[in-house]
Amino acid sequence: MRVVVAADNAGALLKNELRDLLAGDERVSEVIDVGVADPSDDRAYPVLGLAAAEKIANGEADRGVLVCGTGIGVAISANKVPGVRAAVAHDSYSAERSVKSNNCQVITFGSRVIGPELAKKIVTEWLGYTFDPASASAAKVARITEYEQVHAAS
Ligand SMILES: O=C(CO)[C@H](O)COP(=O)(O)O
Repeated sequence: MRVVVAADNAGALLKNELRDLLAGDERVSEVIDVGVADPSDDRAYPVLGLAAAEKIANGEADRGVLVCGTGIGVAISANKVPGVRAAVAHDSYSAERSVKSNNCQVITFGSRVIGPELAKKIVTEWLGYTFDPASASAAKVARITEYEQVHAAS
């Protein structure tokens, strides 16, 4: 599994911790860090959230872990990229359902909301979840994709 990570300055330190965790996980074949490297880089969260989501949309990455102050800004940004589904998940159940119900490729965290140890536990669990395309959830997700395709900018 190839995982892209990104954060704004508020999330950079947590993102770096999660990047290092992912790099040491045998289920992860590659970690792509699109920045920011540290809190001195003040590029805004949409720049990073969109850049990471585009890596998924163009097939360079399978999953994404994004961080900002709340997790909300990077989630909104990533969800603007066609084909990408992102969710803020600060608890285990939401993280699990974001994959199993919603086929989200992206999980986001707020560094001002969650501590690093809980975020690392959730990411470790999240790597193990997969979406079942034969599940009852599949048609619901397909409805979102259909809307996206019908309304795609030409
Ligand atoms: O949390 C953020 C966006 O959701 C970001 O880290 C801070 O954004 P701001 O409150 O607009 O500065």
